[in-house]
Amino acid sequence: MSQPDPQSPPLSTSESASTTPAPLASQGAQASAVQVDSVTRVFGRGASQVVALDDVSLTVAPGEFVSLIGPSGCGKSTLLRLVADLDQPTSGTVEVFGRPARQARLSREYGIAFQQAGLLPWRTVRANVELPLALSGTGRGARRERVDHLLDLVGLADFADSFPDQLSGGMQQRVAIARSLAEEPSLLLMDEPFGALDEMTREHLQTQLLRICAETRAAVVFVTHSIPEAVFLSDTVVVMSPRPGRIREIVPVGLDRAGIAPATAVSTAAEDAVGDDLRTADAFVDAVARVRTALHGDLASAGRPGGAPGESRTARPAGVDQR
Ligand SMILES: Nc1ncnc2c1ncn2[C@@H]1O[C@H](COP(=O)(O)OP(=O)(O)OP(=O)(O)O)[C@@H](O)[C@H]1O
Repeated sequence: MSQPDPQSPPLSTSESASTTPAPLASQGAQASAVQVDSVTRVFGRGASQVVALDDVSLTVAPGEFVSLIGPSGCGKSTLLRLVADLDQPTSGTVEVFGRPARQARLSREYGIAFQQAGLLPWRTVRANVELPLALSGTGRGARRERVDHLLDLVGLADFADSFPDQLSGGMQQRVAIARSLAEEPSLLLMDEPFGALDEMTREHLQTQLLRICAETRAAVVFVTHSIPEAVFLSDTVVVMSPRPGRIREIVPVGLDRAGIAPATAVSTAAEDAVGDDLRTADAFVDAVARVRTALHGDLASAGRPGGAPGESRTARPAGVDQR
C-alpha cells in the first residue's frame, strides 16, 4: 500500500466500495455530501508550526458512512472541524452538498455529536433535544412532534422529562445523537461519540446508529480510534498517516447490514443479535485485517518495514484501538 499519488484526482470513497451509494456520476446533478480538495491546515508559525493536514482530498457521497482512523495527532478532528466550518483551511477548499462549508453551516445541513454529550444539565431531555429547533424558530407543536419522534428513534421516549444527570453515559450520548438529528441534517459529523463508553454500551449504540442512519439516510463522517468500530459502521474507512496528516488508504468495507435496516428490524435485541453476527462475519474479519494492514504502513513509511531491531511487526500505531 502506498500514499495516494498526489497527481491523481481526489480520492473518492464512493469509487471502490461495493455497498456504498451510487457513484456521483450516476446521481445526476446531485452534489457530493462532502468534497474536500487539496486541503492543508497549518497551525502556528516558525519553530512551533504544526502541519496538521497536508494536501488532503476526499469525497463523501450522499448517504455514505465514512470513518476516519489513524494514529493520535494525525489530523482526524482537524479535518472534521474543517468540514463543520469550526475552523478554516490554510489552503484548499471544503464543500458540503456543493456549497462552501460556511454556507452549509448557516443553512443547518449538519448535525454534530462529539465525545462529550455536551447536554445542558438544567434542561430536561426533551428541552435539550428541542434546543436547535427552538433556536431556529420552529413552532411549539412541530417541535413537540419532532422531539417525540427523535426520542422514539433513540429509545428514550420514557425519559423525556428526566434530567441528564439522571441518565447513564450511554443514554446521555443517545440524547446528544437525537439532538444532532433534530433538524434532519443530511450530514452527521461525529467525533468519537462513543469513545467514553463501556464496550457493551458502545456496541449497542453502534447498532442503533446504523439503524438511525438507515432511517434518516444521512451521510456520516465519523472519527474513531477503534478499527472494529470503524469497520462495523462504515461503508468506507479512510486511513490517515501520522502527522502531517494525509490520506494513506481508502478501505471499502462491504458488510451486508440489511438486518439492521428499518424495514426488517423487529426489536433492539434482534438488532443487537444481527450486530453480533456481523462482527463475526468473514467480511468483517477481512475488513478489520485490511484496515490494520493499512495502518501498519506507518512502520513501512518510517523506513522500518519489519520494524526496528527488536520491534515486533505487529507494533501498534499510537492511539489506535485494535480490539
Ligand atoms: N488549535 C490548534 N492549535 C495548534 N495545534 C493544533 C490545534 N488543533 C490541532 N492542533 C495540532 O494538529 C495536530 C492534529 O490534531 P488533531 O486533533 O486533528 O488530531 P487527531 O488525529 O484528531 O488526534 P487524536 O486521535 O489524538 O484525537 C496535532 O499535532 C495537534 O496538536
